Amino acid sequence: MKIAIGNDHAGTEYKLAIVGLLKSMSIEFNNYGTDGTDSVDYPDFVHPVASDVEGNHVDLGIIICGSGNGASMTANKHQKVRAALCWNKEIVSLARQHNDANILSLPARFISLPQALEMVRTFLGTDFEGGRHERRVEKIPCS
Ligand SMILES: O=C(CO)[C@H](O)[C@H](O)[C@H](O)COP(=O)(O)O
Repeated sequence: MKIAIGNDHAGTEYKLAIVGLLKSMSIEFNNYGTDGTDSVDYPDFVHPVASDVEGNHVDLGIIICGSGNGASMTANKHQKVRAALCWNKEIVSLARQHNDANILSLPARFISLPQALEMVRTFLGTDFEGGRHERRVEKIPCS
């Protein structure tokens, strides 16, 4: 499995912890996020993640900003991206099982670090259920 990860200044602390988690799980990743805390613009760090996912260069993406909204709005402009803004592990499970979410958007200023790490573990460890959900997911893109 390979992951792309991106974040703005609001997500740096969580991104660094998630990178540590990925390393401990021997999961390869592309880090497109800022590693600093100087103010930056989230689209600059999210579009590369979405492009990686869209181009099948990675299996899944993780994006982090303060509220998770700017990051998910940016990622979802990419046709093949289904970025899910999640705030607990149950929502993450459903995003994978029902929506085949291929990017997890984390709101760093509204969840704890242990919660964020648990949500990442859930995201990476949960499969799409298919069946009736496949038909619905296929109807998401607009031409
Ligand atoms: O874009 C966002 C909101 O959807 C992100 O949460 C940003 O991280 C946030 O806007 C950054 O805010 P700041 O006041 O510039 O630190």
